[in-house]
Amino acid sequence: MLCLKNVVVQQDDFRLQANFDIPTRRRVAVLGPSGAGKSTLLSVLGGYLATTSGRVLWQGLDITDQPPSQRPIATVFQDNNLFPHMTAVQNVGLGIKPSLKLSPKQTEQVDDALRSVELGDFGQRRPAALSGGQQSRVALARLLVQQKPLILLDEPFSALGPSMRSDMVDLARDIGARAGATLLMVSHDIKDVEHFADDVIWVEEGMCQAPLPLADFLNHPPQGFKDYVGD
Ligand SMILES: Nc1ncnc2c1ncn2[C@@H]1O[C@H](COP(=O)(O)OP(=O)(O)OP(=O)(O)O)[C@@H](O)[C@H]1O
Repeated sequence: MLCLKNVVVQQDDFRLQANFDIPTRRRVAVLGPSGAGKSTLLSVLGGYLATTSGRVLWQGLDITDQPPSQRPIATVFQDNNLFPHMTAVQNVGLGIKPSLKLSPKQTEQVDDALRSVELGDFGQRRPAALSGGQQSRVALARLLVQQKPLILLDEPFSALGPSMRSDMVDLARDIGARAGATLLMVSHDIKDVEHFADDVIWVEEGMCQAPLPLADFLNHPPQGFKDYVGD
């Protein structure tokens, strides 16, 4: 269970508030208008942004003050956070060891992960020599080797076309399922959300609502969502 207990983040005149739990292994879409606070929420969970007050707990353990690398959390951002000067193999290997001094078993793990995202023959390429979809696959292969129980996806596929994006959302779902992970994904695309999510967290003007089952959310959407989708 991921618990946000009275979390407040103040950034200049923007204030984010969140107070809810997410059960283990759920797939949760984070939805809301531009500037609502979705990325801020994920940054706090990932440990990239400090809380002003409140606590974040994972499986009962208080992680509020843990740095990102010590959290049980892996994050993929919009730009896939790939290092341009490193090959696909190296970018994935970083998920195991930042020093890249991998044992033969760990090297095998990296190769397996690349093969499982259908990039077995692309390991020696740098990101610039990969398509947008292939770059996303490298980022997903890194998620696989990281083996973290909580995965944060902040619009990771927004640069891709609809069909490729849908494939990547499927792949992220598979990877999460294989790892038994809890997934949170920020998306602006309601089709992707319908495809992906068990639950929806609606964020508006810094207020994060507790997660609602997708069907409940769509049957009784908040007014802000109706305005957002132009209903
Ligand atoms: N470093 C910062 N200092 C002050 N305010 C910030 C900072 N970063 C973001 N904000 C403000 O916080 C608010 C929430 O931003 P955030 O990026 O979380 O929104 P979002 O819902 O992810 O938006 P989008 O869908 O456009 O990506 C915005 O009003 C933004 O201007």
